[in-house]
Amino acid sequence: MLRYLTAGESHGRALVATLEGIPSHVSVSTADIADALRRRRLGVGRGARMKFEVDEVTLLTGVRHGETLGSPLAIMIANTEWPKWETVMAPDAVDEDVLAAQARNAALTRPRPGHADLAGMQKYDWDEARPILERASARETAARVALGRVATNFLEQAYGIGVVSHVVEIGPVVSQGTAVPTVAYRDAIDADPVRCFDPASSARMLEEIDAAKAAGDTLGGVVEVVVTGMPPGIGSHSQGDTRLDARLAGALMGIQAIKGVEIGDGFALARTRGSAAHDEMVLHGEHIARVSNRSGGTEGGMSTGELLRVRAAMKPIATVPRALRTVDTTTLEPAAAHHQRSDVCAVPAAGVVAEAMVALVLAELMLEKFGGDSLGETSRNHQAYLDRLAARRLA
Ligand SMILES: Cc1cc2nc3c(=O)[nH]c(=O)nc-3n(C[C@H](O)[C@H](O)[C@H](O)COP(=O)(O)O)c2cc1C
Ligand SMILES: C=C(O[C@@H]1CC(C(=O)O)=C[C@@H](OP(=O)(O)O)[C@H]1O)C(=O)O
Repeated sequence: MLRYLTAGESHGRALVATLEGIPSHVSVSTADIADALRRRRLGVGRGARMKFEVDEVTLLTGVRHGETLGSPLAIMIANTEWPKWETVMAPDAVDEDVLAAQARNAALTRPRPGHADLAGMQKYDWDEARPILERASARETAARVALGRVATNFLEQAYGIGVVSHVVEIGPVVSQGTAVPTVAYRDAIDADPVRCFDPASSARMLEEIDAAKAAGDTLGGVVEVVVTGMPPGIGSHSQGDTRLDARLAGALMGIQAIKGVEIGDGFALARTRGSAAHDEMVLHGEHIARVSNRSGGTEGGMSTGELLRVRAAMKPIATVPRALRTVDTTTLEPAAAHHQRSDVCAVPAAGVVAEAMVALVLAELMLEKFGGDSLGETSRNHQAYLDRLAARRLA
């Protein structure tokens, strides 16, 4: 069983992530994790923090001489700004007069519409938003991306599965590109300023980000994750919570600010007739094949063996510089929502986070099907399954 957990506050000393259930002999290095975190910092539209944040990685446990041991991994990502926040975020009690002298510790009593501030203050009984926003912040996604890189290495090395994401919409700009990229284009996508696969659309997305920034506003968008090398039959039709599509949707909706998930042609399928919606099967040489992939690689809660395609829609950043109306929770007077530095658009980064979440779901489901405590064992089990399908001319 694969399980993981993250901990840490946005301006605390560090983020920590643990991951249990990854087999032994998977190659993973500190440089791999640092590379994944570098990718998450990419993209025009991020705020001041991404300019200096270095995401200093320490592989604390579970890896020896570049290989997983089969024991739990723990990864720490130090927050570059910790020295500035050491008092405000100190775990132990600090004298009131020392805290009062810290401008950073000013009570945040003007909750931002669209962020976790008010609901968190209500739920956890705080009279200001700091204790909530520190954990609600998408800084936490750095920890998930670190874990996602371990899962990605595992999927590639055990089964030849590749995961990549690209940006398909930013605000009202929809990519006009029709090509679906595979993992072979990962570096090319990362080299684009908004991680879009279509250069003409990318240029329009950049204009949109500039315009939103100039207007003191923020943007959301849509990312697509594409997976190559999936065998058929991953996930299950037998219970709702064992379905591949359900697991993917849950994991993607678990990313801060994601408000919609679409598998394959998703919502568009609802607007077509059945004859134009489903992927017909034909005999291709010796084997059964599909003439299209509108389903995005899942049927009946299981992978079909076709390219897996899943999209996630991100709402605009909640900290709007042209601050939105709110109510001061101390005075109950109308107020402008609090605003400090913030991203204008983080859709390119959300794509990298979405890749990580998809990789973690697939690692979990592949291990459910193929088991194995070492890379070799799970790999052999997978190959035996593929051989059986080929012998039956079913794949
Ligand atoms: C990569 C990434 C970066 C984000 N950066 C910011 C930010 O700078 N400012 C902000 O207000 N929200 C930012 N968000 C969104 C908030 O984390 C999100 O709006 C908040 O958690 C509330 O969203 P929810 O209602 O989906 O939980 C970011 C989200 C992601 C995925
Ligand atoms: C720190 C990250 O993203 C942060 C996500 C975030 C939010 O409210 O979600 C708010 C901002 O944090 P800060 O207030 O420190 O500038 C972003 O920079 C990160 O992605 O590493």
